[in-house]
Amino acid sequence: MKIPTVQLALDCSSTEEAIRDCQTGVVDEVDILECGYSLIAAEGARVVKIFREMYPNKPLLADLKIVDAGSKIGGMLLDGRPDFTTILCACEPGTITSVQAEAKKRGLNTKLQIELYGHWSFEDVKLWKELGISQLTLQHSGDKPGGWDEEEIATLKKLCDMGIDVAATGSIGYDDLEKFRGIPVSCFIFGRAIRKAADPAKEARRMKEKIKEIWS
Ligand SMILES: O=C(CO)[C@H](O)[C@H](O)COP(=O)(O)O
Repeated sequence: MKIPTVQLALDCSSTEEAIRDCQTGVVDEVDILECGYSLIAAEGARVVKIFREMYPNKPLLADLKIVDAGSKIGGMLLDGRPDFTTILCACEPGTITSVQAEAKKRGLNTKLQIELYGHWSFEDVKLWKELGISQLTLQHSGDKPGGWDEEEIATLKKLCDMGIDVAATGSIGYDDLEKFRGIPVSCFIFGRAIRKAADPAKEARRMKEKIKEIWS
């Protein structure tokens, strides 16, 4: 089984806070750096450009969960040249194709990932695959109390069986990783568990070691 990658979500309220979080040495310890939803909401799409300039060689994701106005919103995010950007499962197929067209216009290979929240169906996954989506992200919303339950774990397994990469995120910490054993998750996205640790770089290394141990 492939070893899942580790993404760090900068769910910060300001650029300054996100920069401080990155100055702990944690960026070198993770595979993908994410400009989080709250960070982009607070600072606008320009924050993606700032992090691209700070980390030109780090895989970068812009997590605005685009739901409409694919050309306009997608275009603004893509001006920051992220490697990945997210789009909400509730969007029209036309929103997906509009963002893809904006990436093509800029000569970018930015990949779109669908974020699964609320209502969607396994039938939708087939359509998304046809539209060239290669990764889904299954979220345990921060607004939902508790951690991942058995139903969410079963959904994750079923999605992975559909032959598409699936990332898992939301309220996942070091001690939760065992719950995912045996599931070919493509990526774990951590926010608070790494950012709020006393030593974020050390915690990211500990997560990676545990993931390697479980998925090797
Ligand atoms: O996408 C997100 C919120 O929209 C978060 O980045 C993601 O859920 C991780 O959060 P945490 O690990 O802090 O629960």
